[in-house]
Formats: sequence, C-alpha cells, structure tokens
Amino acid sequence: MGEKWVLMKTAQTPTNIAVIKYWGKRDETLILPVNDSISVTLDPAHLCTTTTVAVSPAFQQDRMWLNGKEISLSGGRYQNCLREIRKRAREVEDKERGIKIEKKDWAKLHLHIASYNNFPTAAGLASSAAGFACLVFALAKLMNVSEDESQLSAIARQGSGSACRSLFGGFVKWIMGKEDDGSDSLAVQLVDEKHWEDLFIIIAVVSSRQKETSSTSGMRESVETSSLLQHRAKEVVPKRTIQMEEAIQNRDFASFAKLACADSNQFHAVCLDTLPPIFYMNDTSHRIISYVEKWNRSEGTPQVAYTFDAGPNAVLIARDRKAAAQLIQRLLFYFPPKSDTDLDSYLLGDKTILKDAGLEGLKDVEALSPPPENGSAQKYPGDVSYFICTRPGKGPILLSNDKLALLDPETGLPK
Ligand SMILES: Nc1ncnc2c1ncn2[C@@H]1O[C@H](COP(=O)(O)OP(=O)(O)OP(=O)(O)O)[C@@H](O)[C@H]1O
Ligand SMILES: C[C@@](O)(CCOP(=O)(O)OP(=O)(O)O)CC(=O)O
Repeated sequence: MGEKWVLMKTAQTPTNIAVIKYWGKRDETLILPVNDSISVTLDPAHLCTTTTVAVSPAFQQDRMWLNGKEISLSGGRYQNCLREIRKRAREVEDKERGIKIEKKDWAKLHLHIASYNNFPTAAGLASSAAGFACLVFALAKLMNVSEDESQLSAIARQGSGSACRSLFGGFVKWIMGKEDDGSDSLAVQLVDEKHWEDLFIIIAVVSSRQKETSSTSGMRESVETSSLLQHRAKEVVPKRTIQMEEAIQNRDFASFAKLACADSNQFHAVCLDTLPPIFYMNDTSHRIISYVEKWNRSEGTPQVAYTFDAGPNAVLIARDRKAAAQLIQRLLFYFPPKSDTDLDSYLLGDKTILKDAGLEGLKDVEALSPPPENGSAQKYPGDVSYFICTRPGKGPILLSNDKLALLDPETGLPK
C-alpha cells in the first residue's frame, strides 16, 4: 500500500438532554452507570456535531482536530473508542478508485479526524455526547462495521456515558445493564422523533463559560460521598423510569413534566448532598424554575417542563407551540437582551416561535406586560446569554455532500 489515496466519511450527530439523569458510575473505565437514564434527542438542525474521519496509507499517526485546533488522542476515552471500533472493522472496497482495504489492514492504517460543534464546547450543552457519538458513528461507516446503532452506542458510551444516547433520534433509554464487561449497557430508542411532534424546546444559555466541576469528577465525588445518590439509584430511578416510559408512550405531558422536573431537582439535590457540595445551578437557574413552577400552577396543568444538566443552562420543554409562544414571552420579559444586542442574535435556532408570540423586534419585547401569575415584575437584562429554540430531532446521519467534509480529500488535513 504505497499509494496516496485518502478515503473519508462525514457524519452529523445530535446532542441529547436527559429527562431521567445519569449521575454516577459503577465502573469508571468502561463507563457503566448506577441507574438507567432517558433522554430526548435535540434537532441537529440547531445543535449538532459534524465529524469527518479519513484513512490513508500516507498518514503517519492518528490525529484529531476539534473546532479547528489539533487535540491529543492519547486520552483513555479516545483510545478505548478507537480500539473498539477498529476491532470491528471489515473489508472496504472502492472499485472506481481502485482502493481495497482488507480487514487485517485496519490495525496498521492511521486515521485523521476533524470535528466541529455548532454550539459552545464544554458549556453544559452536551458537546461530549454529540462528539463521541459522531466519532463512533462516522468511523463505523468508514470501516464498514456491521454492528447496529445499539451496539455502536456501547462503544460511544466508553467515550462519554451520555454519548450512547445520541445514536438515536426521538426519546432514548440507556439501559444500565448488569454484566461486568458492559456488553449489555447500551442505548435503545423508545420512540422516534415523530411520535411526539407537539413538543417545543427552549434552551436558556445562562453562561457559556467552561464549568468548574466536570460531570466526570462531579459524579465520582457524588458516588463516594452522597447517600442520597445510593437511595436515588436503588429506589427512585427504577420506578421513575417505568413511569417516564409510560408518559412518553402516551404523550402524557402532565406526567412527563412532573417526572422530568422532579428528576432534575433530585439530581441537583444529589450534587448538594456531595462532599464538598457541587453547585451547578445559579440564581438565574433558580429564578427560571420558580417562574415555571408559578406559571404551571396558575394554569392548573403543566405547560412547561424544566431540566438542568451539570451547568446553569435551563432546558425548557413546552407541551406545544402555543405554550412555547407564551413561554418565550415570559422569558423575554424577565430576561430581555442587553441594550446592544438585537433579537436576531439573542434567539437562535427555530425563530418562527417569535412570530407566534407577536414579537417582531425589540420594541415588542419592551412592550411585553408582566406575566399575571408572578407578583414581581423585576427584569434581569443580560442574565441570559442567548436562547436556542429547537425540537426533538433525528439521530445520526451520513452526509453525502463532499463539500461538507471537514478534511481536504487530497491531503486529509483540515480544510
Ligand atoms: N466534537 C467532538 N468530538 C470529539 N470529542 C468531543 C467533541 N466535542 C467535545 N468533545 C470532548 O468532550 C469534552 C467536553 O466534555 P464535557 O463533559 O466537559 O462538556 P459538555 O459535554 O459540553 O458538557 P456536559 O456533558 O456537562 O453537558 C471535550 O473536552 C472533548 O474531549
Ligand atoms: C448531568 C448529565 O448530563 C451527566 C452527563 O455526564 P457525562 O456523560 O458528560 O459524563 P461522563 O460519562 O463521565 O463523560 C446527565 C445526563 O446526561 O444523563
């Protein structure tokens, strides 16, 4: 194989947000969780990772570029994913270009990987989830791997636990599994993204700075010190998971919202029960919870569910477009943009909701009246960096348009 050909594949993979949280491992290396978790996949049109993987006999070593900068692949998580996917590589032939890679060649061939997140990395928007899922999915396609998405999810899991749930669209369950080798700890799709089309999701990005305690070290400390975590994993989550699956199957928003909010709150209670305590939410997060709770109570039935991962950003899931329009009015009333920010850069993603809410420009935002359910009309301009409007979305896809590849087809280096 003295030739200089480059063979590549590009994939796009969504992020996901857990509505029943994964928090705590029973095996740190294999990344095996202490409980099942359930997530909703977010529309990749608004939040996604794109990854191009390439192989060539000319490459001297495995290399990776993340958001344009070269990063090291020496970490155990990258190495575990690369090893597991290489083990499953099969023969690949491109007759037109006269390229043939035998199964045994993969052990010697090196890879180039370029990845781009269209949202802030390590800001609590699950970049590691989309990132590792995309890496494993793209490599599986390049290497003609025959394993299905669930089996691939068990490899992505070894990059980052939550990544296993990004191999599917819609609602996804990560089954914790029982085996010591992790072979039964994998993701399955509960329903696809068309099952519950009414849902609308608004993310309040409260801070896009990198967080102080990573999920990995935070959950390790919780496992070591929180007795609430033990109770949650043994007694609470098993029942809650069954109820959540039922709520999703029946599109029962009231139960869904009750369970999702309770689970987010319990996860943050576990963080507080950790020694030393971990604070992921801030005053803005707490305010959002309180506004949503008041509004839901005043309506008699939940309009919106909230959930927070290991950071202050709020993920708000509205029961339908009408509720989402009312929600955005409320959010923009309390958290208007700073005077130098225009509405177009303050609200990203699916902007159509602005029209539903009668908000065409900043003048309309300024004219919003205080939500009737809340006694206080105090506003907090600047406390939210921006909003992202999105919906439940589809799983990973292969991009066939070569123009979207992140590596140069001749050199295999970033474009
Ligand atoms: N596109 C990507 N491809 C491969 N790895 C990625 C990608 N994006 C992020 N990562 C990895 O994930 C790490 C960030 O993970 P981290 O858990 O700290 O943040 P996050 O996933 O954005 O937030 P959270 O998991 O709390 O929601 C990065 O340092 C990098 O190693
Ligand atoms: C709060 C969470 O987002 C935690 C995610 O943790 P990670 O999957 O980022 O952790 P590692 O497995 O150590 O990489 C809840 C969830 O996504 O279920």
